[in-house]
Amino acid sequence: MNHNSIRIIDNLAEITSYHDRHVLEKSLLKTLNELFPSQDLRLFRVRENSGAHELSLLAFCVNGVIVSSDENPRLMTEQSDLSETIFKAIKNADVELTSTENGKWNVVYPAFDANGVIFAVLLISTDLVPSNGDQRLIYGILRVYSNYLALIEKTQKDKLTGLFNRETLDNEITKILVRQGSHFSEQLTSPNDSRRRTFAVKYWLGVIDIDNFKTINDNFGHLYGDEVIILVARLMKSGVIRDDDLVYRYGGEEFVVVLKAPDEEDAMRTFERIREMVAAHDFPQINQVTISIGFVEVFAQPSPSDVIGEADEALYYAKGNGRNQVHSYSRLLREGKVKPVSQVVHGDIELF
Ligand SMILES: Nc1nc2c(ncn2[C@@H]2O[C@H](COP(=O)(O)OP(=O)(O)OP(=O)(O)O)[C@@H](O)[C@H]2O)c(=O)[nH]1
Repeated sequence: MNHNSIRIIDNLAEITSYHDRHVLEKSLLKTLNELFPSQDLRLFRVRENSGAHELSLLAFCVNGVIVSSDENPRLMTEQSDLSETIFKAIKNADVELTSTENGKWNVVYPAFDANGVIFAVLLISTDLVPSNGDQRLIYGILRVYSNYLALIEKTQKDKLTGLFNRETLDNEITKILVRQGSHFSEQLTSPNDSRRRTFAVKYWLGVIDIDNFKTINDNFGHLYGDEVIILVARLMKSGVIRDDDLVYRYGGEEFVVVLKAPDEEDAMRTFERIREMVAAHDFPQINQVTISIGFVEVFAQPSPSDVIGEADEALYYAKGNGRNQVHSYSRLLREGKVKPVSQVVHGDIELF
């Protein structure tokens, strides 16, 4: 076995040693950068939306420095000046090469999922046209990435709805708390640096519960209840939230949405949109199904369960005040309608 093969095996082992999608993507670019140094690499997610393909930048590697959308969510909204080449590769479902004015080459490799659908593309800017051997190697590495990603996703998804499951949610909240905590301390050490403040993205977590679901089950049967859960999940995923916002099935008829929004009003509008969309949907047989939502900013809470607890408090308020409504935990606190969660135990027993 030559030196290069050992390096490739080492790198493949490295790629498959992580169970986190973002780390996996960074590790993919690290591997490719080690095998093909001094090339710029960009990994895009490809989504089909009403027949059109949408691109979002997942990670890039320039001069050996790797940045992922996990650390810098703004990447996702960056437009690529190379869209035309990328769309050509998607259309032909094959590698696409274009030369640039400064004598470089842009090479686009599509990555396919188990159904043969292109879910990502890798763009390499290079001085030399890759040899057939290099192209096969890159394709092979992309296949390892695709297969492994599918495996990770399978363990992270709920079987009934295909949404992320509860176990995945805890990890996501922890990551956001750590990230937001470090932004916060940066702001404290440099309070006048307006660039930092505008850069900070705010995350909002909403707990969403189908109203009177027991009655739906009782009147129409459990199977039909499952159908309602699937339809509500589908509605939430169908364009009402942004591509990179996340939806989880948290419990039986309970969901969690984690979304980015600049402020409370904006988050409120998005959650209202979700509520309205479900209320306006014509469900077969029962016609109308409503949901109640409580939400909170994921920011400085001590743990994921504290975040959920606060959003749950706002949800509890919505349920007690007529259902089919959205409430912000912070707003309820400001208005004196709820007490801080750490002081409340439902059933009217107070800890403090
Ligand atoms: N069909 C189906 N039912 C479920 C599932 N998980 C939980 N349930 C049922 O969902 C119902 C939830 O009822 P409750 O928590 O009492 O609340 P609700 O009737 O929705 O009333 P409110 O939440 O107060 O509006 C229970 O009857 C559960 O058995 C599931 O996966 N499928």
